[in-house]
Amino acid sequence: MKTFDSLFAELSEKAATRPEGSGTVAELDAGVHFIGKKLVEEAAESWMAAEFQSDEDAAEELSQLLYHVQVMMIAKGLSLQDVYRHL
Ligand SMILES: N=c1c2ncn([C@@H]3O[C@H](COP(=O)(O)OP(=O)(O)OP(=O)(O)O)[C@@H](O)[C@H]3O)c2ncn1[C@@H]1O[C@H](COP(=O)(O)O)[C@@H](O)[C@H]1O
Repeated sequence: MKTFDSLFAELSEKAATRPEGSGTVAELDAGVHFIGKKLVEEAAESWMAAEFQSDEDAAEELSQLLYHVQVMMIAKGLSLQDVYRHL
């Protein structure tokens, strides 16, 4: 099973090697404004799922939110440590 850290390593590798067909590469190329909209979209879907859907639905939406958080971090050149030091 993936963890937050292992997914970040995977996405960082994709950003560096830019494999064909990677959604992460496409999203990075679309830029911070696009990624920001995905973040807000997934945050809203997470809220709605938590309030009105099943726990499994909420977990899935939250996982997608975490993914887009990571894509934004990579787009901005932020490391895990850059974010963790604020926790
Ligand atoms: N965990 C995720 C992940 N979560 C969400 N997403 C993306 O976020 C979108 C959100 O899903 P929704 O169901 O909300 O879809 P949607 O809003 O209807 O979809 P779109 O119209 O926006 O595509 C998905 O379509 C994916 O593009 C993810 N894309 C990739 N990953 C992981 O990232 C890894 C690298 O992915 P690639 O870069 O594509 O190889 C994969 O192995 C996965 O583990």
